[in-house]
Amino acid sequence: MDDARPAALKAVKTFQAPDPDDCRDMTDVRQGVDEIDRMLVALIARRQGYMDAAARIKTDRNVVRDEKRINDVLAKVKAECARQGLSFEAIAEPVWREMMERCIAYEFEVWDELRAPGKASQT
Ligand SMILES: O=C(O)C(=O)C[C@]1(C(=O)O)C=C[C@@H](O)C=C1
Repeated sequence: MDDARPAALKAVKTFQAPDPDDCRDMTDVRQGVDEIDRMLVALIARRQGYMDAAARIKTDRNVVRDEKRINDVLAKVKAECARQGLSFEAIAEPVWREMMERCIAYEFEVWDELRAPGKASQT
């Protein structure tokens, strides 16, 4: 059957590995961790796609880094952590801060590449 869903959605749809509470040995644990990592790669690849879109859409290089939006993202992640039982301070905040820094660096690279001299369509 043709499955037209985006890779990220397909990746997170079903868990094959045992639930954490049902793990009996490290093989079970690592099966679960490897599965989660594949899902995270699919999700972060999709997030990266939005950085490509942002680099295309933002006409002013000075707004690639947006401190107000960074704080907004962190506040929303903090609220989601409370709902889903993930530690914001110990795990999510440092991970998201680093991810956003990497995303910003990536967005700058794409922004510059899109507008490099000799590129066909300038915005
Ligand atoms: O929301 C934006 O403006 C983005 O480009 C995305 C993003 C992010 O990684 O979430 C990246 C750069 C900005 O500084 C803020 C947020």
